[in-house]
Amino acid sequence: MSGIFDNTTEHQRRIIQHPADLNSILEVRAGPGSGKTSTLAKRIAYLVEHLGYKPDEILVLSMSNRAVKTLRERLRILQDGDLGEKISISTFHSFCGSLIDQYGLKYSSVYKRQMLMDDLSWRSFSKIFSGKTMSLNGKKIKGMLTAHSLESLLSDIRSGKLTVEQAAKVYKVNKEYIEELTEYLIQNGMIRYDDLLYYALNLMQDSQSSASNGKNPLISQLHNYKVIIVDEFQDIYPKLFDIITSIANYPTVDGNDTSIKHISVAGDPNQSIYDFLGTNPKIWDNLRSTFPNATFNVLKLDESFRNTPEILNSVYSIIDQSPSGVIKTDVKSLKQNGPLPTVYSCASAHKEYSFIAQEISRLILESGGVLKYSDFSVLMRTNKEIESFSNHVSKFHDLKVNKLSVALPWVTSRIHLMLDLLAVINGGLGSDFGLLCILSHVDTKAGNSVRLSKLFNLNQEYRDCRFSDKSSNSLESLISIGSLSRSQKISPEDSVFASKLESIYKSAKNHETLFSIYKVVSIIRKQRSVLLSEPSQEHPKNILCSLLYIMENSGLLEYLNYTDFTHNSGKLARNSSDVDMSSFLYDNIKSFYTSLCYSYECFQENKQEANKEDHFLEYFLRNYNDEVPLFEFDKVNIATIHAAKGMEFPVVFIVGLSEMMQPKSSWDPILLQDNARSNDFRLFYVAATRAKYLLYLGTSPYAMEHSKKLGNSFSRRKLAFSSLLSNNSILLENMCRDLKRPFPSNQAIASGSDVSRRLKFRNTSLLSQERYLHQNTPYRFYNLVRKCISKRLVSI
Ligand SMILES: Nc1ncnc2c1ncn2[C@@H]1O[C@H](COP(=O)(O)OP(=O)(O)OP(=O)(O)O)[C@@H](O)[C@H]1O
Repeated sequence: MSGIFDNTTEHQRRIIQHPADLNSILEVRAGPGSGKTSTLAKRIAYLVEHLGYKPDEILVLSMSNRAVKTLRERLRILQDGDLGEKISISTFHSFCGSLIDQYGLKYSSVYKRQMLMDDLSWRSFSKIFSGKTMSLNGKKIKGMLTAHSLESLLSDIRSGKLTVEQAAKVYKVNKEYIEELTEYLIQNGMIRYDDLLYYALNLMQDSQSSASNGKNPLISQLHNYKVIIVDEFQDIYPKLFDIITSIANYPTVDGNDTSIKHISVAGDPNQSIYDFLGTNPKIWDNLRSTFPNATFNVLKLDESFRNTPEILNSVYSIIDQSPSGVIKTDVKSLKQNGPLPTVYSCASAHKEYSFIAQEISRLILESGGVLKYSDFSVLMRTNKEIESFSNHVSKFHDLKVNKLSVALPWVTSRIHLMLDLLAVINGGLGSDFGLLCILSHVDTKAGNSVRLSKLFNLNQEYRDCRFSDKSSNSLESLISIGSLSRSQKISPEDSVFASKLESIYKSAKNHETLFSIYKVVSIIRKQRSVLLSEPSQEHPKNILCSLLYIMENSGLLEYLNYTDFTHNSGKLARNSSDVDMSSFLYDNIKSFYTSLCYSYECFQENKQEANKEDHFLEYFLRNYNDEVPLFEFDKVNIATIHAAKGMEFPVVFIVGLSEMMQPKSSWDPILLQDNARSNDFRLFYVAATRAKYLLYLGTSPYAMEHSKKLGNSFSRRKLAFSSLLSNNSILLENMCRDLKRPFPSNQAIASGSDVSRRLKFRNTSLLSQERYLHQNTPYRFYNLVRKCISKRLVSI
């Protein structure tokens, strides 16, 4: 346990000790790596230990799961207790979700339990429901909608920005279809992330009206809060700002009608990079206009513990003449000097990728093994570039990569199918839609979308006729009576539906498909009866075995054998030599399993605190997205700049070229001051300030030659070999001390450098034997899993 004031600076201490009275707002404007998050954690501990606040009087909100996790960990170290658990620390979305779950039904049935759809489910939803063949209660879509436009259409209607008629005109689809679609989503309790914010805002208002009418008390949790702490304030977009405002204005115990809760916000205005969500560095001004009667205090954190002076100089040399929207702050580095950042240029994106891969191997070898793969981070602007980098370096350089995405990689891969299967096994909200998605992968023959639409409509008819509750999951039951009708006598009403179902698949080849559909449902039912028979069965290993068993016996494995990579032609790559599919699949199954295990541990912990959800499957389906991606020591981290926010790495490469843009680089506009947008500067700022010791910036040959900004703050390098580390033992010493690793022996450095010199111009694979093993891993893993399955089968 460490004390609150251990290792703190004067600036940090002023923030930690600042009072948190009602009607006051503290703005912490922090530079990169200035210890903003650890200072906030210490401020929270100080409020409880020294200013007498109770844990349930403090609410901490942040944008990302990662920031939440970091804050909790920092509090745990500080407190050596459970303050991190007692204080409500969450992302905005999960805070809103739990508010609705806990209090919603007290105020209205509008707040009934709902199922959150992640991005991939939403894409499947829009693919199915924006198809020309789909009809909802006889209404067909007469237009085109993408997943994105469908989401903004529904959000515009819900927020009252557009009426249904206006939305129909703006988005060029028919009004009747929109009405049916909205109704369908409500009936099935399916919502998107921003719906949570919308419902939470309404709930806060409803509860206050209800309290003032004397019907219900205020929501005690909100009433108790006296302090709101917001991390990463620069990322707050308007809807999130409304949440802060609404909580701050919520009546407070001991407050009067006009009081607002204390708000502490901390952020770095230059790290505001979510323009597409509506973030803007001017968000700080909104605070003043929204709370004109509050007392404001601004404190700065302008000393960096992360970046060397050279890295900070190079960043400021580039953003110095930037357009408005980037604030020129003077952040001082508290670190020892290091080498100048390196700027390099390559003739093509692939050459740049190879250069980076070789440079990483070289630095590891030259450091005598001090640097590990996970110390490196390669940052790019788009997910497409990430895929292309990842394919290139794994194929030509045997480099393993760890994709640090905002969501876990398996969630956006075809392994997402596992979630659909789990939703169906769990049988609650969203399981009808989950089954619809699964069936769209079982029936892949020509005409499948028409059949899916007919099946969907038959199900609506069946549900209206046989179930009093319109939100029941009826698709599985419809399919089961079809299957039963083959071998048993069923009721006359059911047999009408069974024969309608058969008629959708009446041709000989589609009959086979219907048989596969029956089979999938029957296997799912069997596995459900095992998994849900008693809580101890809901164990990650059993769950994985069940899922693999279902997939292996239902033809769904075929679906997984496609990759989601697209070629430049836009077509899906299948069994392509460009893509090591087996390892891709293996990695995703493995990371899905890791998520299951991690979630299982959290579930067990929460259960002891009287968690309402007593089924692990339900818990997992609600929380899988809260997990934070992990580092793996043998893998190089690759990420979009957005996904790398809040992180730090000893060595950072900022990729310049992309296949789409070459020979220009992404950074040409800011280096040449040519049509650069302020967001480009901020992206560069975030990327470059992730580096602790070594920073590499890729650019085009033209910008490298003509940019006046690179001046003396970068060392320009051609693709020639030069010893950066082995000749710089002070840098190596600093790194070892900071990373808490032993200094390498002279022999390790000498032999590493020797191998590196010998490999210097070799372009191709170094480790053919490892490559062989690597390629075979999925099969070995799969065999293992098969063994588990057969064991389970015996016990069944
Ligand atoms: N007083 C201190 N003494 C030494 N190291 C510190 C101190 N405060 C913070 N640090 C270290 O500085 C680094 C940056 O801290 P942190 O990640 O909290 O910064 P940040 O301001 O949130 O960064 P950013 O906003 O750029 O992501 C961390 O490695 C942290 O441990």
